[in-house]
Amino acid sequence: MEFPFDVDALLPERITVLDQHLRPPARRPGTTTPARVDVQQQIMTIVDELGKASAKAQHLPAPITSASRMQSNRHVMYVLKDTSARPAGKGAVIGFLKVGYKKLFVLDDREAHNEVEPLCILDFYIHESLQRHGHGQELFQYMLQKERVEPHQLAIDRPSQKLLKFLNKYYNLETTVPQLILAHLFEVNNFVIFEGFFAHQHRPPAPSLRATRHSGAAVVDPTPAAPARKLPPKRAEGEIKPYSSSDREFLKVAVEPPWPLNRAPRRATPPVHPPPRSSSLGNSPERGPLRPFVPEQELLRSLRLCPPHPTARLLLATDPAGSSAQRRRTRGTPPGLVAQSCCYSRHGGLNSSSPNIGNLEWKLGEQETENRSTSDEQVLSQHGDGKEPMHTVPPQAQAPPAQYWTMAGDLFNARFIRKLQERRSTRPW
Ligand SMILES: CC(=O)SCCNC(=O)CCNC(=O)[C@H](O)C(C)(C)COP(=O)(O)OP(=O)(O)OC[C@H]1O[C@@H](n2cnc3c(N)ncnc32)[C@H](O)[C@@H]1OP(=O)(O)O
Repeated sequence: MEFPFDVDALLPERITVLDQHLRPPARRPGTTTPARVDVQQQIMTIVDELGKASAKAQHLPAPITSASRMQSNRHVMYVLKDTSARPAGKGAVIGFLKVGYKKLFVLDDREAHNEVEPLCILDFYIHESLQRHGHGQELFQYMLQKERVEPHQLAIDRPSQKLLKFLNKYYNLETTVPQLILAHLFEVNNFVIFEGFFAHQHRPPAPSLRATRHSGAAVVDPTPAAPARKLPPKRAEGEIKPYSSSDREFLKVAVEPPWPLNRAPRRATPPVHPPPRSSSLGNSPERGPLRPFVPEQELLRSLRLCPPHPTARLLLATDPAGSSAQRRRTRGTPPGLVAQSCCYSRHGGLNSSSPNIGNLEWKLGEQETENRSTSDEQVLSQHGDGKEPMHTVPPQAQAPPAQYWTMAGDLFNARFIRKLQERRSTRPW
């Protein structure tokens, strides 16, 4: 891959390590130094072009590697240049490997949930004309040494078939740890882990691993590698985020029905050669067109619009106090999943649906305070000019009429997911 500037001079070593600062590497003595701003720009150009080429090779709709994404994430990029003689040229780049630590929520072989933060293979690309020449392995091996990590300790973000073959060939990685479909609202990831991943989970963390990797400097750290570690205690509640989301999440566009309605049949035993799987959620890591998955906000929207589950109708019919009891329970609960009663009326009338089973606004990571005012219970009118969307409704409002089709599905999901949350020892963010 060639560039209009001198790659050979810009990247003095065969493999250059770039971090989020995209700093120009130290230059060889005697080389002319272009202005620093130019150098940075050139590095950004290389990163952008490599990202585009990788996306094209993987048939991704948009690059997952770019200078701006590098700058906004703590990822590390290993860039391999062509050192073969090019008397008239300006050097070339062969490919790159991007890695980074990610918090993941994965199942072990006993189906126990594990919060871990392994080093992940995020993007990997060797120029088409040079694939199967051993360059990928050279780059990968270099990264393993630099990061002091064993191949089986890595998590791989939606590996391609080529990469799976590569990992199998060089590192004997074949058997993935089966990750059952646990997908629900806020747990999505696309990472594949292999047998042996959990072998070192309980070793003490090696803090220097993170400290040294960003500089790209060859700092010797005597601590044995333990890249995948149990997470520290929960951090402060904050922004709502998909938990184990992959870098590729932003590529997903379409909406999938909410869990458990989207559940795939569970396999009793893993296949001998299991297909690439998602590590905790139902997203397949297979290549080709990315399987559409639902971003959080879109799912919330779809929940508001989905018809009620039949079971929910039954529940509501047989348990008239259920909805208010549910609301009381929700209000009295500790931080976690929070339902806000908001009724979305298709007919514009306040009585078109019960606020008690109203449109549930999920909030993860927020404490619901006891003193929340009843003005939380609101109706969004879709009728008329739509300019007075919010009305306060008393909590003891009417029983659900027949046309409450946007609501009961939510309640059902709310109860189901809430139960799930209660049983879990961890929270998905
Ligand atoms: C998390 C992710 O990044 S997933 C995306 C991975 N990237 C891609 O799929 C982009 C396109 N592919 C590539 O860029 C490269 O093929 C890479 C990065 C996967 C491997 O780099 P290479 O330089 O080709 O690897 P290297 O030459 O060291 O090893 C070759 C081995 O890789 C695997 N491999 C590479 N290309 C192919 C291919 N077209 N078909 C099947 N296996 C392949 C094989 O195991 C191959 O061994 P073999 O030739 O004996 O069958």
